[in-house]
Amino acid sequence: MPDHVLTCERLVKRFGGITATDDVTLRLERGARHALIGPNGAGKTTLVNLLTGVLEPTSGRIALEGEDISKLAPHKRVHRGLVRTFQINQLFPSMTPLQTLALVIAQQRRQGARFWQPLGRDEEVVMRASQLLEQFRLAEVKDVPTEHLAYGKRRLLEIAIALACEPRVLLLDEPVAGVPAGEREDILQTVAALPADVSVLLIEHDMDLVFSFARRMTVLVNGAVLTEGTPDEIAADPRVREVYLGHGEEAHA
Ligand SMILES: Nc1ncnc2c1ncn2[C@@H]1O[C@H](COP(=O)(O)OP(=O)(O)OP(=O)(O)O)[C@@H](O)[C@H]1O
Repeated sequence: MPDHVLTCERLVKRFGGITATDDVTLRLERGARHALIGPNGAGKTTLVNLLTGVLEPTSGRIALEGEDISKLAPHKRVHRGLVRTFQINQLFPSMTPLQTLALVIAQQRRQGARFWQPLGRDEEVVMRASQLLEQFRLAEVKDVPTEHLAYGKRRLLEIAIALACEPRVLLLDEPVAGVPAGEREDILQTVAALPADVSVLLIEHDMDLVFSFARRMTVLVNGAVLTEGTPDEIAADPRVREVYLGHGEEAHA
């Protein structure tokens, strides 16, 4: 029996007459490298919003480590270890990567209330922040305000912040979207080197990243699961090719 860390069972989300999530069952194995793909409007964003608690499902159930989290507030899901990559525009633009990571780590370790202490005094916090800065190739820019970082570096910081929350499950939301070609390699390599004990669900349009990263894939179309399988199975599935070609997007050769 596979060991599932995150499951959603028969999830439905309706907006008036539109069924954005249509009876979706998805099971993420421990240590997963699982990609969620689908053409525009397939319902990927809605599904992520249901998993993170931003949206409430019309029906169905979400469980983390076997515990029902369907009714849990978003921040409580984060505390339980279900973390989505942070959106950079939610950051304080004048804060540096070091300050930002130190703040998140301190908060995570329940020291956030001691806001009057200079950031980074705590040695453990600084050590963890330094590790993350190295891991995400941000050491050189650790003291540069976020607003002055190259876009690729900001996207790396988003993932570093998510990891600073010590996730069991990481929802990696389009990490290379909008990143210029010259800055993509760093992201591909750091994503490939994410800790093995963190289970990852990657939501992505970039087929190169999806096929190099994922060991399992789920294809969403019109809110419903079209199919699930290994990358080879998905690449060989004529229904998947038709969906992508039919939408004018590039199918994986
Ligand atoms: N708040 C909302 N109210 C009404 N309809 C919505 C709402 N959110 C999403 N939808 C509809 O649900 C469907 C799925 O949308 P969703 O954004 O989840 O797709 P997606 O796969 O993330 O697309 P994209 O890749 O373009 O972001 C679409 O038909 C969309 O118009």
